[in-house]
Amino acid sequence: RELPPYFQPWMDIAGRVSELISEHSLRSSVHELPLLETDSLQSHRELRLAHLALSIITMGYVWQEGEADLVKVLPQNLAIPFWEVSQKLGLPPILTHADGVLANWRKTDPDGSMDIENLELLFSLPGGKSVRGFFLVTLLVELAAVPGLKAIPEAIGGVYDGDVSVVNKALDVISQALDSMKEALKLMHDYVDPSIFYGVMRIFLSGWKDNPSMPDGLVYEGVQAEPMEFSGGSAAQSSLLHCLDELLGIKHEEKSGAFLTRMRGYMPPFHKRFIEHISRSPSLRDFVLKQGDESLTEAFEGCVDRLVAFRNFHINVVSRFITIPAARARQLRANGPESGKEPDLVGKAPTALEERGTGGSGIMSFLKEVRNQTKNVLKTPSTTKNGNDP
Ligand code: HEM
Repeated sequence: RELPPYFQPWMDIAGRVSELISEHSLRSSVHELPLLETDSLQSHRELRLAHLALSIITMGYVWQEGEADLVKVLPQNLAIPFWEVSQKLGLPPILTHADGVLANWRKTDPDGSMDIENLELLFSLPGGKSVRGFFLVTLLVELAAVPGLKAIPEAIGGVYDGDVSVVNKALDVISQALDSMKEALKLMHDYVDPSIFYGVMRIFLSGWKDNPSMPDGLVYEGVQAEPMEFSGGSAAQSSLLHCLDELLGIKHEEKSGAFLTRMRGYMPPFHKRFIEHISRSPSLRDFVLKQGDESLTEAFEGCVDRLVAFRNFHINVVSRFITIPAARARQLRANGPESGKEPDLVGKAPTALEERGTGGSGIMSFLKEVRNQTKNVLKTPSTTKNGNDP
């Protein structure tokens, strides 16, 4: 929650980003920041909090005026410490999922539960309650996944030992976790307003790679003279589904696979190493095929089905929060605002990302391809049930 007092200037600005943006004074506040040394930041928690605070300030600084009046340079009093802290953590100098979601929460009652009503953000961005809902609901999806993540080493251990019942049990735990993750994701509809997400918040999560409104990237002054490009924050940077894909042997098509692999560079390095470790473990899918055990095959298929169901539900969410508002925005631009009505937030949304995710992907074709590849892994075990090697 807190950094040593020396870093208070960052914390003060990060805590007031939304207010400063609405007054159009965040950029001038950043220009007045002292250039702070980062040597005294030592512990992992301090570094993560510093990265979060600096990333929130950076997103606000870049997007303060929306797509109009964009900056090309991040000033050195922000860029240099942000770069240094990022280097120490092995994270990119931009807001990542590990910042906005994983590091950005506290319990209001420290003895209370991890219930959404007992959680608050440390730092927010423009969009009020919907920002809170967006980050915290995503956190709840992560939380729901925890038993499933813990079962992954169990499953791998079972494969090593040739123990069908251990693998079976671990797969059931993972299936239950996927059900709970989907239930948690449903809360997005209760806590986030699609017009605010699309019209206000989304730009602040956007990056400067594959983004038509910042085609050259961003210069981190005092770090490097050449502009650098980084993708914006996205739950594609969460390690959860990467872990499950590797465990279940789901391989993605070349282009979507390349995007997902690139997103691993936006994870804390130990998350990335955990995924790589799973990918190097003996194949669970081959084990299931070899055993030809009906209940094991069922448990495996159950897991894949739930992963498909999660991805299907996520496609619904994306449609509600991006595709539908984007269509409305296009319509509003074509017809002009409806007479007698307030100007619509959606109509004022930035246009550059209409067809793209904040991570920079072409959204629906990407998500459907990823979902279809998940389905495909199911076909192989059910058609070769006699235990041949795939
Ligand atoms: C309003 C809520 C959400 C929206 C609008 C949304 C949107 C998107 C978009 C546009 C992508 C494409 C990649 C990119 O360019 O960033 C994506 C990918 C992804 N999102 Fe979300 N997302 C939301 C919530 C979540 C949550 C809560 C999770 C779970 C932690 C999640 C997990 C993923 C994953 C894993 C991918 C990579 C594709 C895959 O593996 O299926 N998203 N999301």
